[in-house]
Amino acid sequence: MIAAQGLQKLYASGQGLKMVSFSIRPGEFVGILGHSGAGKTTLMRLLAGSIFPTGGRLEVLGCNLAAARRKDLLDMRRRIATVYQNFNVVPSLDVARNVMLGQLGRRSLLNSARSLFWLADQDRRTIMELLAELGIAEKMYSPCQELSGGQQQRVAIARAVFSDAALVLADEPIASVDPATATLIMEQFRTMQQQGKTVILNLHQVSSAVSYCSRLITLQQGRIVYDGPPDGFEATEAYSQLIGEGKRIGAGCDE
Ligand SMILES: Nc1ncnc2c1ncn2[C@@H]1O[C@H](COP(=O)(O)OP(=O)(O)OP(=O)(O)O)[C@@H](O)[C@H]1O
Repeated sequence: MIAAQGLQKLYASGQGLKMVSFSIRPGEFVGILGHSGAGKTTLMRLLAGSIFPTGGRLEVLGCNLAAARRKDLLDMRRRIATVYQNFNVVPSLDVARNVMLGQLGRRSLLNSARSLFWLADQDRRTIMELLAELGIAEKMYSPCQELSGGQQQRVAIARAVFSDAALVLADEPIASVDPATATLIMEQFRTMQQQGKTVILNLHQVSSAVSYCSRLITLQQGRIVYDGPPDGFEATEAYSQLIGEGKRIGAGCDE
């Protein structure tokens, strides 16, 4: 599913991601942890194919990013659902249509265009159920611009669930929501994993990562300092450093 070998993404500042190697199998639920500036977003953007390595090798869904043709990249991106901190919803479209966008590019062009105007009964039912699970069913036909940040984040999650993507990437998906909403969202990621999707989240909330993820990768100054199961993570040096630094700089750890 994903293989990184000596993967490097260095910015002009010399910061970024430095020689990381790992592989991720289909169906894993991975939490990427690390202090602010550790390289988490850089790694997520590399995995999404929105930036390219400056060294090493990265293969995502069978696509070698260093040598990919445009068509291969587009195919790869079509199989990935992304959830970003800024929600990436279309403000003027209603919630149902924003969720439908998750299927854009996965259906024929005609079908995609038609479904943005007219929701088929099956799609309508599925979207309604999803929104109900996320506690925003009553917003189904409201334009996204009328939703709060937390509600927009739930729309972005619903779109990822609805997308049928093989790989789900989320950059701090629970950074700006209340604890109850965070639980709803993390439960949805768990459901996605149970459906066979590979889920990779960049998180500041260490306890959520430990509770939900099947594997944790911790970055420090662009390098991996822990890669393993959540069991036992709290006894490691990587954990102590994460929590200690989190408290000192208030980086949003929830411990
Ligand atoms: N476009 C860029 N140009 C130059 N340096 C960058 C760029 N993007 C990130 N960096 C630097 O690379 C390092 C890693 O940044 P990155 O955004 O990946 O960290 P992060 O772990 O996601 O941080 P945060 O938790 O604060 O979002 C940081 O030192 C950052 O300043």
